[in-house]
Amino acid sequence: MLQLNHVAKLFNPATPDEKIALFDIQLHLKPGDFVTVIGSNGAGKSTLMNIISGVMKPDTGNVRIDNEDITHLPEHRRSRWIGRVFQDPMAGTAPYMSIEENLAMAYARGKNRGFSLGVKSSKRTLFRDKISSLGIGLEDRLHAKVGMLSGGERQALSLLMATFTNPQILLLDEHTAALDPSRAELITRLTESIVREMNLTTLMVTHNMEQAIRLGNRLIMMDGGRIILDIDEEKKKDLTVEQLLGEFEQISGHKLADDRVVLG
Ligand SMILES: Nc1ncnc2c1ncn2[C@@H]1O[C@H](COP(=O)(O)OP(=O)(O)OP(=O)(O)O)[C@@H](O)[C@H]1O
Repeated sequence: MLQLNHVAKLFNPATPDEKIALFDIQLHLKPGDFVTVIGSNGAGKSTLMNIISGVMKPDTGNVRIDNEDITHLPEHRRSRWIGRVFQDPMAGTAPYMSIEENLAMAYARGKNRGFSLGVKSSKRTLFRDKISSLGIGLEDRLHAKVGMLSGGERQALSLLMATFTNPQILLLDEHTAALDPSRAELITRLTESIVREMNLTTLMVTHNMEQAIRLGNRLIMMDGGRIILDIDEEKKKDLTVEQLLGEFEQISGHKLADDRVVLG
């Protein structure tokens, strides 16, 4: 479904600041795969997400969706297939616009028609239904400015907006990391139900080891621009955080150097 073939990315080539961000990455996801991604600082996780979403192009290799080569397709043209939620609750939404206007913007994304801030009543009903499905009462605040919402509410809205136009792929970039534990748990639950209901092929970067084991059907571990371990559902279900960190150390030859790591 999603394929990365021999993808490599080097920053600042042939300078003292040269950094290998990705080294010959081979990653194939089946439809409906939910893959958690862990790794050390600077392992290449964000670069991987940026290359899939089209924020940057690889130096070599290609990215394919359903066998179509999208390597050179700009980010905005991929948005009909790919939704993304970032760590920063401010990143996915427009703070000075209302919830309803933000939803109208997400609705227009991926469509060729222009976007209008005016919301017709048929759309309003659709938006209200969608936002009710989050179960956190935002449907009664459709005219509230998004900047007034809490971080958790904004992430819930970002999640809804990222999946509004039925993308096939969902990229989650540490999307619960900036939230307090109870809000993070709420967003995790919403994520699981949206991914399941929409059968989204999902890649989720996380620093929470327990979450990386518990969620999804596959776990990949990155270090120094490489995927050093790829764990399937069968193996993942009995894995402990200790074993996971042990595996990392054994393969990479060093401890997981992640300054934001949460064990569980
Ligand atoms: N725009 C850039 N210019 C130069 N170097 C970069 C750039 N983006 C990333 N890098 C370097 O590429 C490597 C991979 O970075 P990346 O941000 O993908 O890692 P990461 O796994 O997301 O790290 P972290 O968990 O610390 O956020 C790092 O060495 C980083 O310093």
